[in-house]
Amino acid sequence: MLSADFGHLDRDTRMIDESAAQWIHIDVMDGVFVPNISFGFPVMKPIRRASAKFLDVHLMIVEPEKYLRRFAEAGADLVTFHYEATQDPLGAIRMIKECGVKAGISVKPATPVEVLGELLPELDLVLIMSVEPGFGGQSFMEGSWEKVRRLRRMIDDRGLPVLIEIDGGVSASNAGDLFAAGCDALVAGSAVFGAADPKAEIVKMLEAQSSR
Ligand SMILES: O=C(CO)[C@H](O)[C@H](O)COP(=O)(O)O
Ligand SMILES: [Fe+2]
Repeated sequence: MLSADFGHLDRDTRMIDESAAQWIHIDVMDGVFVPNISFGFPVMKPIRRASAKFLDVHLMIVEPEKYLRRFAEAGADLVTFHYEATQDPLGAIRMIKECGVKAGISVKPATPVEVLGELLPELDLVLIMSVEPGFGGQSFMEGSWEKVRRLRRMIDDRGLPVLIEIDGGVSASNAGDLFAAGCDALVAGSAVFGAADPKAEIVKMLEAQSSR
């Protein structure tokens, strides 16, 4: 939703609600963890009202523990915080689960996926950032391919039910290869909202999944 028109948030949320997209991705930025500020709870509530879809909340904030519960109460189905933003990732994961929602952790481009080894059994999802977090519309970072493949191996070798999500610079042109590399969920902002026909763009990306 970072690429939506916030003056027409209800309209844009309904458009995604009617589309083939399964999740709605909500980027929360605090101006401290990342050099940009997006929105918080008051903006999440109308999105929750306008759609029954799975709300995937990506927190790019410091001290996520302070706010996890409020995002769950605002209607999140999955709350993802950044590994780099907390001293106690395991505590944050458990806090999210106590709220009755799914727990995800995200890693910035420079953070190796291997740091997540011991946390994997506790997680529902790992979000690999394929751009520096903070802004939509950036180019996909090529180093992300190897991270996805390594994480896929780590998860499959242990038979864990953890999903891999990728975020940043995703479009119909790389969707097929991302599914093939092991991604379960793709986040696309500018590729969808910048398309002449956003719903058709979403279908194009999902159809690429058959190549996995
Ligand atoms: O977390 C994000 C930025 O920090 C966004 O989810 C991401 O950048 C999606 O936007 P785009 O598809 O335009 O790259
Ligand atoms: Fe995001």
